[in-house]
This record gives sequence, structure tokens and C-alpha cells, in this order.
Amino acid sequence: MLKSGIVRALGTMSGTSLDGVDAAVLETDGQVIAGFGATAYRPYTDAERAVLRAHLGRWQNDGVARCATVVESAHIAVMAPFEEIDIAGFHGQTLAHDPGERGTHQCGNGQHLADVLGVPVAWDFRSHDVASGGQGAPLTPFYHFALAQWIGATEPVAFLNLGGVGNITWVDPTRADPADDGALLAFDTGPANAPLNDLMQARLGLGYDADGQLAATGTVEDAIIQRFLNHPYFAQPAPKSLDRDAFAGLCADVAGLSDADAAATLTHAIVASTAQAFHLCPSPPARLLVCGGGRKNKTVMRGLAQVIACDVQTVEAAGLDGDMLEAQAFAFLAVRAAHGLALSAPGTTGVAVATSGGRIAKPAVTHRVPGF
Ligand SMILES: Nc1ncnc2c1ncn2[C@@H]1O[C@H](COP(=O)(O)OP(=O)(O)OP(=O)(O)O)[C@@H](O)[C@H]1O
Ligand SMILES: CC(=O)N[C@H]1[C@@H]2OC[C@@H](O2)[C@@H](O)[C@@H]1O[C@H](C)C(=O)O
Repeated sequence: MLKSGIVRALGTMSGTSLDGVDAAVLETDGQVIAGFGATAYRPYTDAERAVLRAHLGRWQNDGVARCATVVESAHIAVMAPFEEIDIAGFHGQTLAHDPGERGTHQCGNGQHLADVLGVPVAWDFRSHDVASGGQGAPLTPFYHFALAQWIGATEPVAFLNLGGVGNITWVDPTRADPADDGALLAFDTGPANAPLNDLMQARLGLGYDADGQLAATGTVEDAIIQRFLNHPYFAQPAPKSLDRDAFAGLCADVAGLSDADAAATLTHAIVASTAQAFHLCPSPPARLLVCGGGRKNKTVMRGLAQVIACDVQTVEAAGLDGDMLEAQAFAFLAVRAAHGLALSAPGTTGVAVATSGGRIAKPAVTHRVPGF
């Protein structure tokens, strides 16, 4: 059993943009943040990314063993050097997400990591929420609540994550607990970097549009944006969540455009879907704090500043680390899972009541195994 009080948790995230594994230490009791620790990043090689990409949309027992090997070995490599860890949080790699029908699938086995690393590992964070009728995503909102208190917010703020998919959390920091009614409203905003990355890869052999430079030279095709915004997802009430490739129609629509116009249009789709999301917030937040790799895209940030009716800043403006925030979140959620605290609530995943989740894998040997 995890000791009570502040512990050192190591969280990891391998996100839908398929760029690599983030790892970050958080000092926490699962309710408040006591401090931030070391971080590390391990990009996937092109060959590894190709394996992950080839398995997108696949479920457990559908030939995912190779993918699990890639995910687990990359995590072990990035996690092994960390010292004095009480518990690790392992999100895994989402391959498929269909909460209403088949469920949600994060590839990688936490028990294997626990045995190799010699520390308890919290994993499989989303299944219980889905089994309880929730969306299983987003799960970072409870951490966003703790962050809002850490930065001393006294009025509602919103966090926007621009990863492969986008998600937003509106937080009322005056509530005592993230599971309280009205403390949080969270949902996926729409596709973020995934369609743009796929375009850059297919057309130019590049991983992404660095700083939004290509998009800045193109023209947005308004008719495509209008068709995109007519997607039924935007009319659905929150909470709601998305699979990585839910907007295949958008990608097909830009196929006939020049590289620059296609990039500009996909980039504007990120901005336009965030604007829609902003209107679903219970009240206008004082500031929109942006994290995830998309905050480095200057064309996105310029577009957001034009359409969002509050201050739009990167989370760095509040003293936070926008590259490691999701990894920190899974450190926070690991401690919560170990203590049986809620990970989700009606306002975050649509689950009927605040719900705990995650599995805890105990290591076969409780010390680090050198030379795994
Ligand atoms: N300098 C940059 N300019 C533009 N885009 C960038 C830059 N750096 C990173 N990105 C984008 O950010 C992505 C990585 O973002 P991030 O690590 O937040 O995603 P993720 O964690 O995989 O996704 P998710 O939050 O959906 O799980 C890259 O794939 C790229 O599209
Ligand atoms: C199923 C899944 O992995 N969803 C991711 C994805 O990436 C962003 C968005 O879609 C969010 O819902 C979620 O990740 C973050 C970490 C979350 O659960 O909050």
C-alpha cells in the first residue's frame, strides 16, 4: 500500500501525436501539489512511430504485441534513470477510443513495467470510467484543478491542451474538491496536431509544421472550415471525447489544396474548434492557459488570440511546464488511484458519479533491477 502524505510519483505520457514519451516527477498526496521534480523525454524513432501508426484503431488481442513492445521498452528507457520513486503512473499509448461501443484501448502492460523497474505502477486509467458509463477521457481535469490552486487562481480559469487531439478544462478554483458539482467542465475540443502532423508527414516527410511556419504562408479555405464545424460532434453537449482519427473527412477535404493552404486550413480548424469549445464553458474564464506541443505553433496562438474573448497565454506564463503537464497529471492520478480517490466526475467524463479507477501493479521484487 502506498504510504499516506506527500510521495514522489513519476508520471508518463505517450500521447496521440505519437511523438514520444514524456516523464515527470511530481510531489503530491493526490490532492495538492507539493512540488515538481525532474523530467525526461524519449522520442520514438521513425521505425517505432511507424509501428504505432500501423496499429492505430486496433484492440487488445488484435496483433498489438509488437506495439506493446515498442511502448513498454520506450517507457522503461525513459523511466529507469529516475531515483527514489514511490509510485509510477503509466498511461500507455491510446490505439483506439470508442467509449460508447467497444471501449478504450491503451497499449502496454503496467505489470511488466512494475516488474522491470521494481516500483508499483498505476495503469489502465480509463477502463473503469468507461465501464461505468463515462467517456474515459479527458482525465487531466482533476490535475488541472490542483494546478489552478497551485497558481493561486481565485476565479475560473481554463486549460487548453493541444496535443494530437485538443481538450479543454474549465476550473472553478473556489470549490473545495474537484469532484464537487460545478468544480469542473472538461471535454475534447476537436482534432489538434494529429491531422496537421499527418499532412506534413505525407506531403513533406516532416513530423510537424515547426512554429506554424508553413501555415502562416497559406490561405484558409473557409468552405472546408464551415463543413468541419457542421460535424455533429460540435453540437453535442459536454462532456464528450474523441478518437485520434475521428475527423477523417477534414483530412480528405484538404487533399486537393496546396501544401501551404492545406496546412493553413488544418491549423485554422484547431482555432475554430477551440472557439466553439470556449462557448461551452459555464462562464468566461479569466484566462485560457495553453499547454501541449500546439502552444509552440505561432499561427495557432495568433489565431486563438483573435477569436477567444479572454487572455490567451501559454502555461509558462503561470510558471508551469507545458511539455510535461500531462506526464505530471498521470503522476497525480497514480497517487489518487493508489488511495482510491476519484479520477473522474460527471463534469469531466460524464460518468454518473465521481469514480476512481486504474489498476495497481505491484513489482515481483521491490527494488530496481539493474541492467533490465
Ligand atoms: N515548435 C513546434 N511548432 C509547432 N508544433 C509543434 C512544435 N513542437 C511540437 N509541436 C506539435 O506538438 C506535438 C506534440 O504535442 P504533445 O506532446 O502535447 O502531444 P501528445 O501528448 O502526443 O498528444 P495528446 O495530448 O493528444 O495525447 C507535435 O507532434 C507537433 O505537432
Ligand atoms: C483516449 C485518449 O487517450 N484521449 C487523450 C487524447 O489526447 C488529448 C485528448 O484526446 C484527451 O481526451 C486524452 O488525453 C489527455 C491526457 C486526458 O485524458 O486528459
